[in-house]
Amino acid sequence: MSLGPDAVRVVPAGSHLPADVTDLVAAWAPGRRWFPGGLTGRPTPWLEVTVDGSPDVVLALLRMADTVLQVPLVVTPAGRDEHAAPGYIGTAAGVAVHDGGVHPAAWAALLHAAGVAAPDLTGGHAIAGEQSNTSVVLPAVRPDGAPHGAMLKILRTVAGGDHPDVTVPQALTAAGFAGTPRFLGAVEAALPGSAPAHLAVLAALVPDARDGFELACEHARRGEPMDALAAELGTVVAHLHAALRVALPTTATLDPTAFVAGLRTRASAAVEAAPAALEAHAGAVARVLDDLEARLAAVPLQRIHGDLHLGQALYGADGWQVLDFEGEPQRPVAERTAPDLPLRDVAGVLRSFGYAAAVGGAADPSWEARARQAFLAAYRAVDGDGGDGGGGDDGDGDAAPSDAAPSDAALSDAVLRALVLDKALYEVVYETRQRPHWVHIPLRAIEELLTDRTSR
Ligand SMILES: Nc1ncnc2c1ncn2[C@@H]1O[C@H](COP(=O)(O)OP(=O)(O)O)[C@@H](O)[C@H]1O
Ligand SMILES: O=P(O)(O)O[C@H]1O[C@H](CO)[C@@H](O[C@H]2O[C@H](CO)[C@@H](O)[C@H](O)[C@H]2O)[C@H](O)[C@H]1O
Repeated sequence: MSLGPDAVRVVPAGSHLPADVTDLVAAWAPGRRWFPGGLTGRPTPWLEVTVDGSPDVVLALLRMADTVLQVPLVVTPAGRDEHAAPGYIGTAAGVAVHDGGVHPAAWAALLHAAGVAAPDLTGGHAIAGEQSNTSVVLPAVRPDGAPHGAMLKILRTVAGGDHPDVTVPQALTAAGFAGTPRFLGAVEAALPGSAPAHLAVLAALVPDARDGFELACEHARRGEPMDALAAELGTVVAHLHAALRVALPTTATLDPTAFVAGLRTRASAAVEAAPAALEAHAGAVARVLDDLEARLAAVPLQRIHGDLHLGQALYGADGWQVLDFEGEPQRPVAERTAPDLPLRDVAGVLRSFGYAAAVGGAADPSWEARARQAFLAAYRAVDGDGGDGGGGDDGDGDAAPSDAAPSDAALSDAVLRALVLDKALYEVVYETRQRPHWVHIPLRAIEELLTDRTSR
């Protein structure tokens, strides 16, 4: 559905934006929520993307180390009440510069490039909050298959080649999977020296949906069990994994040595990135991984979500919908899209119940374990062993129902425990960079997991 290269034009930095404007933007960008954690300093201008028919809009591509950031801008002559327009960044070189993420002119340009001509932007608004990208709710944009409106996601980190947040929903929609918002289109730009890059993706809006993490926190706060909803989510995640096996088939098989080596590399990188929090645990983490390597067998791999947690699931009138197939934003794209163990997604959701218990302040210490068990039991009920040795415990040491043979269950316990640990290590780094006041949440999980492990 994306328009051809005729509509989207890519030119070198400086072609449209004077240096004073890019300086202004480069100084402003690092303070934004979507600015990748761990990057310091100012980005440098690289390319400018324009869309035919939208002369005021420039999608600036800025470089920072190996990362390319997309910053949509709306640029108009200064002195026309610029403060009244949304997202005013500042004035330089005689032009007023606005943040295109919150500006209808930039939305219209991206929609046009995604194949939606003359969109009705009534009620459009960007979602505020903890997002890595910028998502815009467009209730009056209703292409076929989107009876309640559309969601435009402006991808902030851009790279040549397929973006999983485009290709995965596109393949799932084509395969008829109903557990993710319907894919409607995408925006692509030809970058020099690489394959075309995706800049934005358009999907059907899920109406009146609750964010899964908020819903879980609310349950935890009120002391209401999350078990039934957790079980429904377990079923949807199992169906998602089944749909991914069909929509994006792969013949890849797990190489135990390489897999554990990958976990070791990630663990070392995490310790290096957050030494104050993690150095004390490095030895125990290494022992968990040694133990895993000794037991791991070659099993089939498949495409997975890659960064699944409760905030990636919406609960609406039609039940759970899974979103955001970008993978962990801090991993290279090639790694994020590589076939993997579906238990990695399971581990992500299990960790998320821990976050919800902590953030919601669950008074009942069993709230989290019950939700985890309900999720896992429902997942297994659909998926059997999910191609990864299935049953066993829920990754925190307390037993959960198993439908696998004992040897498979023991292997699955070890895999799930290692993946929960891997996720929690990632989270410590993520929180250290983005939300230091929450670093205690994954850290506590690591401590519990390692204590449980070493006390056996
Ligand atoms: N199709 C959709 N319908 C309704 N809300 C959505 C839809 N897609 C995303 N959202 C909302 O936008 C938020 C951010 O979307 P997400 O894809 O997770 O972006 P990010 O990668 O920036 O975290 C989600 O948590 C959800 O609340
Ligand atoms: O949603 P994103 O793709 O931006 O994912 C990143 O941010 C998430 C936070 O918004 C982060 O998730 C962590 O915090 C959640 C609560 O806010 C919790 O439910 C998750 O379990 C926890 O991992 C995610 O790790 C990060 O990649």
